[in-house]
Amino acid sequence: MSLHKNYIAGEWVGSDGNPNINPSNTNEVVGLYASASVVDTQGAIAAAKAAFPAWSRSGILTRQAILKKAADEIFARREELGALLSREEGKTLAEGIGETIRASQIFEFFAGECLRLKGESVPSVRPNIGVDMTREAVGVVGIITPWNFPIAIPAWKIAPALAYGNTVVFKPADLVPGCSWAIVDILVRAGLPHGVLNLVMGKGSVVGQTMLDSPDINAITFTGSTNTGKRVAMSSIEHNRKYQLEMGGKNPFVVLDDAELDVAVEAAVNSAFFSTGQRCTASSRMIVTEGIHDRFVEAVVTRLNDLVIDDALKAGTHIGPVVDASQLKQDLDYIALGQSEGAKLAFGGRVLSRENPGFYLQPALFTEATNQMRISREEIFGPVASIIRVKDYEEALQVANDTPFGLSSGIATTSLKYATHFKRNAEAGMVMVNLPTAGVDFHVPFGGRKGSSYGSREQGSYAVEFFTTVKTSYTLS
Ligand SMILES: NC(=O)C1=CN([C@@H]2O[C@H](COP(=O)(O)OP(=O)(O)OC[C@H]3O[C@@H](n4cnc5c(N)ncnc54)[C@H](OP(=O)(O)O)[C@@H]3O)[C@@H](O)[C@H]2O)C=CC1
Ligand SMILES: O=C(O)CCC(=O)C(=O)O
Repeated sequence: MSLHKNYIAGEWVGSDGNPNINPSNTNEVVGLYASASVVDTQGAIAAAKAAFPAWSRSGILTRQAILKKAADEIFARREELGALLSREEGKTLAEGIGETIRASQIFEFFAGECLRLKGESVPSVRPNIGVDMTREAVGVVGIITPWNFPIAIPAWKIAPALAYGNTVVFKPADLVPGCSWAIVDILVRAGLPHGVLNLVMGKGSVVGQTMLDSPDINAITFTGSTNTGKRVAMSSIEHNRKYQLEMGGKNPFVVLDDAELDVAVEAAVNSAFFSTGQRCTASSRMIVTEGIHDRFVEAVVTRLNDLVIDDALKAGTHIGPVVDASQLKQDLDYIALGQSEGAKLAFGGRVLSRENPGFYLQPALFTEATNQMRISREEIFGPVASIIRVKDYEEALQVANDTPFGLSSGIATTSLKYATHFKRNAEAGMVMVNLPTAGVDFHVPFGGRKGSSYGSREQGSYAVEFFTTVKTSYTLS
């Protein structure tokens, strides 16, 4: 099996590889991927620093053409890359291909953004002086990504970083390096100059930590757990650099008495269980008013009974395996905790056997949960959700907002009055009406509030805020 190497200063480097294991079939090695050392990582940072002056002054058509070429290749190879994604992460093939198409759209969008970068010109308050506000690249951007969106999250960080003229040191999640390696290979062949994009696969404690400790990284964009996010924040304050954090969620999905039952059930089941519940935008808290509660529980259980949990690549699979053994243990620990806290396990929660050995978990649904239980307060990051019964809309809104997180928030209702009120008063960065809490567009801002996110928004034209710095210049005429 060939070794997928790191890419540092324009060279593919590395001698030993770690196996990337398929969670649908743990006997299958998806590929061998090199691990960068501290010295490799420092070399990548130095290469990005050296490449910055030329790249930040490169023509916008050069950058646009490279990003467009990458977008086209990702799209052309969507089935192959989608299958790689499903093999390494465990989401279904349809989800893997969908995410790959999304990555291609993101590169295409930011190819266009290269040509849309704007400044402003205003008169000074003093006579005969003009004032210009322009945006410049920040410098070397460190990109640290999680395992749950192996191609979309790297895409939505790498594409804007390069579009606005930054150079990049990119560390993907150790668990899923395959799609990251593929997009770096595509970008390199699309014509990126040496040192502009450096790939350092390997452990967070080694590669990631070396990035955090470096004074030569000017900005870090991170998605992952709250604990690692805090480390990114502390080290960034120490080095006076820009940082952007996308961490967990405990996203509520409110169902009101007047909701259309089918719409509510479909959105709730998608929010909680699709992509095996491994989305920071997943909803694991369904907050349901009492007039519809029993019908809703019954309909959700019926829908869960119909879902096929199996190999991610198999036709007909709705939900693939959990990503690895440690995430499976975390999910099972929370299922046991929910029972000990007094919630009722209304469906699922069993480990399943399939044709090949894998981390298969039946979706778990709790009823009779309260918002004070740990299963209602902590991010589980698996196919585990609970239903909290409430009296009316006012109580539902109060419970929805009673959480340390604030990423996404959803409501199922046919009432314009409640939908409008919820959109205004949900304490979240994203609000969905009659739609799942997860599954977002690629051309609009993504991010949250409270403990979920820090810094300016990712994605869409709002990404310019993080990946550029503003210069104000005064000229005597
Ligand atoms: N909001 C989201 O989208 C996500 C949230 N999570 C949450 O986080 C939990 C744990 O997931 P996990 O993948 O371990 O999340 P982590 O925060 O550990 O990992 C995210 C990224 O940070 C890296 N990292 C780890 N330690 C350091 C460090 N000291 N310095 C710099 N970078 C580091 C990881 O590397 P490595 O891969 O080598 O560990 C990975 O690339 C999940 O159960 C879930 O609750 C997880 C994934 C996504
Ligand atoms: O909901 C989505 O499509 C994106 C979710 C996401 O980025 C995440 O879970 O990390």
